[in-house]
Amino acid sequence: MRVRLSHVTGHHPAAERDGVPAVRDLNITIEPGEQVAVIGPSGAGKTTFLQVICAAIKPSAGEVCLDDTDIWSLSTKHLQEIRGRLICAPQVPPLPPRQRVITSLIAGALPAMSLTQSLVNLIYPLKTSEAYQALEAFDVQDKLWNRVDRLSGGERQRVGLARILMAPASLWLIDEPLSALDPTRAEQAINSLVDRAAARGVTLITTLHQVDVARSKFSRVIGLRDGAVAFDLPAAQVTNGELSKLYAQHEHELSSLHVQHDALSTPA
Ligand SMILES: Nc1ncnc2c1ncn2[C@@H]1O[C@H](COP(=O)(O)OP(=O)(O)OP(=O)(O)O)[C@@H](O)[C@H]1O
Repeated sequence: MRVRLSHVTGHHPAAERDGVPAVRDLNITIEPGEQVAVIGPSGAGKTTFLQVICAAIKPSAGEVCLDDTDIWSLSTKHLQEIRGRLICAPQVPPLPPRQRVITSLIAGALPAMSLTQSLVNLIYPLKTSEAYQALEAFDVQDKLWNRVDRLSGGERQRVGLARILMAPASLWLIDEPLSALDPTRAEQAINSLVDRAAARGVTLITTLHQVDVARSKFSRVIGLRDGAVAFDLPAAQVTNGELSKLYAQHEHELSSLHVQHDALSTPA
């Protein structure tokens, strides 16, 4: 799916509409199949950026186009249709606590099922092997039949990522997918996401705090600061100088990431 933002300004839903916008005057085009990491200090507007793209937040100004359609010009029905073609995965996946992992995963696939399949699925879970394979990509397949509220935070995050693989979407918007994972799990998780997105031709946009992961695993990196684009560059051109400027006065966030993720490859 192609994403185009033109002069987009937006506020957090809980913020005053006449207050400081969370994102401002964004002009960004992301082509189908591109893999983009969005980085920046805490409060830079990364989550809001994803929410504007997935139509969870209506911008106060500007235009959001998905596959060249201005989404806010659509009828409610057509807006729902386009929402069904993307997945927006929050940092903490909203998995109902008493539900089994298998059920949560299959819920991710419902948009691709007929009504009959959905009803049959209530009694006899379909797509069990697909769900197992999705969990396997994040090494959490042994939890297939577990209840969600009996998982650790990291396991829950990995189940949330596996759920993305079940969805029939052509745009993945993923908010901080590695926040609860140790470096080894983080590397496995990001490899699974980028490899599968590439294999399916899915557009992948991920917010990250791990700048070394952004530079080593993604082809393009967007730096946000104070709601605006500080840089939008091929990953190979994101220098330490660019990162220093982006994280000025927030250096503790940058340095702690290097320490936390020094097991991941860091380009020169
Ligand atoms: N619950 C809230 N109520 C009001 N305003 C908020 C709220 N959450 C965020 N904002 C505003 O939106 C801005 C952008 O927040 P956003 O969550 O998009 O940043 P972020 O870059 O994702 O931060 P983080 O890395 O800490 O998750 C914040 O600086 C703040 O001004």
